[in-house]
Amino acid sequence: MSTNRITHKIIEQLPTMVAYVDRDRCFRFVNTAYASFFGLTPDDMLGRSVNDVLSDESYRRVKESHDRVFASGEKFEFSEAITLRNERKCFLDIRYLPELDDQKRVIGLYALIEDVSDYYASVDLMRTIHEVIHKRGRRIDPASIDELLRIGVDYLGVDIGTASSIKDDTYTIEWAQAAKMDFPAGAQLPLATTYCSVVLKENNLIHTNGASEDLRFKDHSSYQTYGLETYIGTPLIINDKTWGILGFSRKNRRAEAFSDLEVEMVRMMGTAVETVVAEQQVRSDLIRQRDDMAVIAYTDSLTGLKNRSAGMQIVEQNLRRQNGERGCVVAVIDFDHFKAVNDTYGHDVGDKVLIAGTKAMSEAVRSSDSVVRVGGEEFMVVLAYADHESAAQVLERVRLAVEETVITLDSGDVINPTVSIGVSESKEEDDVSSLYRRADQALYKAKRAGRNCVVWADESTR
Ligand SMILES: Nc1nc2c(ncn2[C@@H]2O[C@H](COP(=O)(O)OP(=O)(O)OP(=O)(O)O)[C@@H](O)[C@H]2O)c(=O)[nH]1
Repeated sequence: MSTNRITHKIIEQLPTMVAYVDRDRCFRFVNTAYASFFGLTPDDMLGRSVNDVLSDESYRRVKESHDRVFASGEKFEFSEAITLRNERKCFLDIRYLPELDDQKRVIGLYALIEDVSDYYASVDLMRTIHEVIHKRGRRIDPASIDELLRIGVDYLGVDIGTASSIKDDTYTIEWAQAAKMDFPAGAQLPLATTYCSVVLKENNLIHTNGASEDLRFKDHSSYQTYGLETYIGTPLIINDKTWGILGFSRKNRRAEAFSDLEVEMVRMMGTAVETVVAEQQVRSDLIRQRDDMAVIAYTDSLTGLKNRSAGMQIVEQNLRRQNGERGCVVAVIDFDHFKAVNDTYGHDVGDKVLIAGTKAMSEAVRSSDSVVRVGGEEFMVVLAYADHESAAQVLERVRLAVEETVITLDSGDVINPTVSIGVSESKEEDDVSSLYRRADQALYKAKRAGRNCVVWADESTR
């Protein structure tokens, strides 16, 4: 056997793709690995142009590299994202070795090619996982889960990627990337009708590339309904509890079972989703706590009304908004002879009267008005942008509502509370204390006038 034939025989058996291309960019030799990559036989390829197997754009870039080797006579290595004629995309490590004639002219080149698409897809996926997990400090963006699912769908060669939560028997798709089928985020399904129930049963990552022959899946209602042949899913655990499932699926069978690398990648994607969801939970807990504390800070615990600080802020806001003829009206309200209620029936009964009386007040005002507990048995109603007439009507309703409140004690005794109300209407030059002071003076007049009445601070505004 000649050395040449031995060399060709070895090259023929190599897993590396090898081709020899002449100056016209036509194939003069290809090994089986090369031809199969394009879904052809070596004989099919001989004499054909490189342009026949690559997209025009990829051929243009590859040809530039060819030209470089033909012009320099030097070997050249590079990595390139290539699109084939059939639109398949891949990432190739390419090495060109020039073939020289006796005059040292380049008459052709050997191309040694490795398909490193899987390697680069893994690197890409790991980079995204890393970015999602380590975005701590900066705000973790829930949209990064969409990005993760999109890359996962591409990487695994599936149709659908979902991150779903499980609450009781309901399965909610929180994030979804679906190339072909419609499983939108927000959709809810009974848990038992999804493959997730199988993951939960196993309490571990599970996968199949042929559900119709897999005992765990073939009789499952999800298979009967959706007929998904390919599935890989892993539980998402947050604070030691199963929060949901990260799953990828595809209608058709996948030619090959999921590899160990793919399985580990899905586990890592699961960790990334867990990180984002846990971060979101911490954030929303903090927001809720902050809101709860704000409510506590501005609420009176006995009556549930806004407290003095909240009330004064409301008056201040209303004064700032004052415009034209419309003003802010403040009514200071005090229960009549309240000391006597306490002294006769005790403090607890006094509290009951305050609660019932203020409930009546709250029901008598409009939704734009605020009832505030200023302190003790003194209250305030702030009427925003009220004209005199409508404010007077509201305050009369408040007075009457308290008067009509009946508190019947266990002893059979009945208490009918009343209130006195002093009112002031804001003027251009008013601040919170001047406005409040006038209302308080009017309240004093109301008490002197016999109680259970409404007195306006400035008679001329009537
Ligand atoms: N039960 C109860 N009593 C309170 C509360 N805050 C203040 N008081 C009582 O309210 C009463 C207020 O009485 P005074 O200000 O003397 O006036 P009054 O008896 O209401 O008489 P006039 O205001 O003149 O009609 C006092 O006995 C306070 O102890 C409270 O939260 N609960």
